[in-house]
This record gives sequence, structure tokens and C-alpha cells, in this order.
Amino acid sequence: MMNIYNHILQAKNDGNKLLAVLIDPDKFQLKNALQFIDKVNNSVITHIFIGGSEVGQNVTQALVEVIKMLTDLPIVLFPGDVTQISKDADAILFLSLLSGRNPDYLIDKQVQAVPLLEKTKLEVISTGYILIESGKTTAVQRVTNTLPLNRTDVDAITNTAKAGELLGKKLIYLEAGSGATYEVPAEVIESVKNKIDIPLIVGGGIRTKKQIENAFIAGADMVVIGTAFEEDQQFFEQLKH
Ligand SMILES: CC(C)=CCC/C(C)=C/CC/C(C)=C/CC/C(C)=C/COP(=O)(O)OP(=O)(O)O
Ligand SMILES: O=P(O)(O)OC[C@@H](O)CO
Ligand SMILES: [Mg+2]
Repeated sequence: MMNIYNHILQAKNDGNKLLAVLIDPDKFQLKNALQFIDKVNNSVITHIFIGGSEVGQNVTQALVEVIKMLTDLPIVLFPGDVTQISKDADAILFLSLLSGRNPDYLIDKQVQAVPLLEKTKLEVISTGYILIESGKTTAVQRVTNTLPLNRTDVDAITNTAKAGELLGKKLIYLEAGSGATYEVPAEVIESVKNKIDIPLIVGGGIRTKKQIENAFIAGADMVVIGTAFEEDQQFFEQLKH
């Protein structure tokens, strides 16, 4: 099987858009796994992301083990902390929070992660993570004690993304934050897309098919959705037509 990053790169080059469901171990009930993952398997979803800002110890490992039994889709860790590293996932977004100025989330968590990653075969995907102001204080902002970038400051966001690419990041992730009031603006996505060559992921506050399409049209290669699937499983149906 092609590795996960190369598959994302190929999809980007072929113009095949990708859609990830974000499962937050903090909220997901294991007893619902069979029914939920069955819906995921029968949808247009291409990736399963697992992560959260505030997740208890060992919860992620148990969740990954169960989900892995239920799907052939790639399982990608999207961790808020080193405690969310599970050897049974396929890959990990190795995030550095480029929008903030908190050294813990720029480099320290990553250093702490190294001995844990060395015990796994996880594919490590270096990702520049950029939090964008979205109408309310999000969990990422609270946990990291950083400020998001102003959603109207397109230049600052674009330059941050470009700096990430120049630093060698393999992906850029524009994040409005889970449950965001406003998703990442299309003009921000467009501007970043025009400046970088690496794949672009966009997430936070996307709740309709139209918003997904708008993000793709603006230039997102992958969209990530958590809340809309959590709160309304009819959303799987809406995506079919
Ligand atoms: C390097 C390793 C292994 C860990 C640190 C990784 C870094 C720098 C993370 C950045 C900051 C962070 C807290 C990211 C979390 C991203 C995430 C999974 C968000 C998902 O949503 P939640 O923030 O949990 O939303 P809810 O409020 O809906 O629960
Ligand atoms: O829960 P939602 O608002 O879909 O956001 C998920 C987001 O954190 C992924 O980037
Ligand atoms: Mg959470």
C-alpha cells in the first residue's frame, strides 16, 4: 500500500479531493463504534482522524484498536498531546502550532514525542498547524494558551503557511477550531493555496455540503469534519447526493 502522505500528494496532483472525519476520543462512545464506522465506511470519507485537545490517558489507544478492526480506511492521529500517540494507527500528523508563540506547542511536545514514536511504526507527517480566529474561543486556543491569527489578516496567515513550507513541513493545516462559529474564509484558503505547493488541509466549523464544496473550490485538498458528524448522523446521508 502507498504511504499515506504520498497518497495525499497524489490526490492533490490529480485533483481528487479528500474528506476526513475527526473522531475525538474525549467524546466518542466506544459502544457506538460499530454503527458509526459502518456509516463512515459507506460514505465518501477517505480518512479517519483521531484526536482532541483534552483527552484522558489511554483513551486513544483503546479507540484506535476498536476502529482499526472495523475499517480499512487510513487512521491518522491528530493529537493535542503526546498522550495520544497510539502504535496501532497508520500515521500521525506531527503538528507544530505555527500561529502561536508557545514553545511547548512549537517544539517541546515534539521533543517529548520522539522516544514514544521510536517504539512505533507510525508514518510521521510533519504538519504546520495554523489556528485562525473563528468567532469564539476554541479548545485549541484555551489548551495551548495561544492567540489565533486574525481571520481578516490574510497576509499574516499566508506568510505563516509559507514559512511552514520553507521550514520543511509536508502539510499545512488551517484550523478554525472544533465547533467554530465561522469556518476558515475562502479568501484565506485561496491565498494560502496560491502561495504553497504542499497539500492544504482545512477544518473547523464546516457543517454543510456547500461549505465543503466552497473549501474545495477555494483550494483545500482535504477537509476535516468532526462536530457535524457527531451531532447529526443524517449528515452522512446528505453527503451522498
Ligand atoms: C507532537 C505531539 C505528539 C503533540 C503536540 C501536537 C501539537 C503541537 C498540537 C497543537 C495544539 C492542539 C491542542 C491540537 C489539537 C487538535 C485537535 C485534535 C483538535 C480537535 O478538536 P478539539 O479541540 O478537541 O475540539 P472540541 O472542543 O470539540 O473537543
Ligand atoms: O468539529 P468541527 O467544527 O468539524 O472541527 C473539526 C476541526 O477541529 C478539524 O480541523
Ligand atoms: Mg475535544
